[in-house]
Amino acid sequence: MPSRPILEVRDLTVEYDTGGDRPVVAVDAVDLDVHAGEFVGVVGESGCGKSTLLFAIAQLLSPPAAITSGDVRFQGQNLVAMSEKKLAALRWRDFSVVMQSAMNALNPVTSIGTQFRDAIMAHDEPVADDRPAEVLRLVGIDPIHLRSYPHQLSGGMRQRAMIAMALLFTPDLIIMDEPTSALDVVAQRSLMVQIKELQQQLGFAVVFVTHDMSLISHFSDQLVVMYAGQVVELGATRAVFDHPAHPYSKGLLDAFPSIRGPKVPLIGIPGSPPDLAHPPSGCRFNPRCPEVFADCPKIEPELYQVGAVQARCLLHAPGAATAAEPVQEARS
Ligand SMILES: Nc1ncnc2c1ncn2[C@@H]1O[C@H](COP(=O)(O)OP(=O)(O)OP(=O)(O)O)[C@@H](O)[C@H]1O
Repeated sequence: MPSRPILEVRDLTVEYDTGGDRPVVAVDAVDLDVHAGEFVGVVGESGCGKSTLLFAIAQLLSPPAAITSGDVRFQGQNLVAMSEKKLAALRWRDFSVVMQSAMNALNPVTSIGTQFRDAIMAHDEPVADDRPAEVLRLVGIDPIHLRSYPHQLSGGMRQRAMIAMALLFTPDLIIMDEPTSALDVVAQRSLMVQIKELQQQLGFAVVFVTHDMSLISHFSDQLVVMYAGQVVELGATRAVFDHPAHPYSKGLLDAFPSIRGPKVPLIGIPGSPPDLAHPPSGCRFNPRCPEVFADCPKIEPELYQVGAVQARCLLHAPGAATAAEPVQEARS
């Protein structure tokens, strides 16, 4: 029997109250499971709610954003209902967060070593004196840089230093929001390879947000495709890449060059993601969908099981040509 996921996100909804007639619903009833040691990629265009989802999982949202419904269960404990004190004890020790820009996350006027020490001091957990040096070595940085200030390191080294900090307590889960996006392509790949090697060596799970499909294809086990605040496709990365079931996933895949495959013209997705205070009725992708049909603007699709993946598309609803049952019914 498969083990219980270490992270269970259920029906999670996050709204930004911007003072308009309706709130921006950036994450809308999202369900997500992450198992121990699993690498889960979350992809989608800019503005689809990926970062908001990660911040909500880590309980790092601040006004005007708020979780309006749902649970985030980490190792069986509901983080949404947890006090800030308890959360602070879990962060870094049991799960850590690595954000887009290490320059913003690291304190510019404190050495790397002092920042590592501060993170250790904030927890009761005993940590060996040489742990900061050890984690820096793990990410390929000479421990001499414990004395360096963030501006003395290259962009790639700063991101590595952040990952080293995230590893101080050997957490079970690391949440990463585009940690490689500020780097050049070569540094990006080398950091990704290193993250994957560390993950395999130390066994932590990763939730990794990116808009780069070609980057994630080589590294993630499971893929979550988000569109307009919703999960629109979900499944093993290979299965989604080989047989994308949602027209949006197909569009994302067609918009990125294959590194090794034959040269084919790149096709973008016309238009842009909707205003999440006023999303389109029915399927949210219908105004941009090349496969749109009469029901799409009228009926909100559920997630349907389509072979090995799940997709929120009426093409796969019961009675459609490629009929499938809604996932909720299939589970019961
Ligand atoms: N502080 C804010 N106030 C109001 N709306 C916000 C705020 N931050 C984000 N949003 C809205 O929430 C939605 C989701 O944004 P989010 O940053 O989570 O998307 P994303 O997929 O991570 O995009 P990116 O790849 O650009 O980071 C967007 O429509 C965005 O306009």
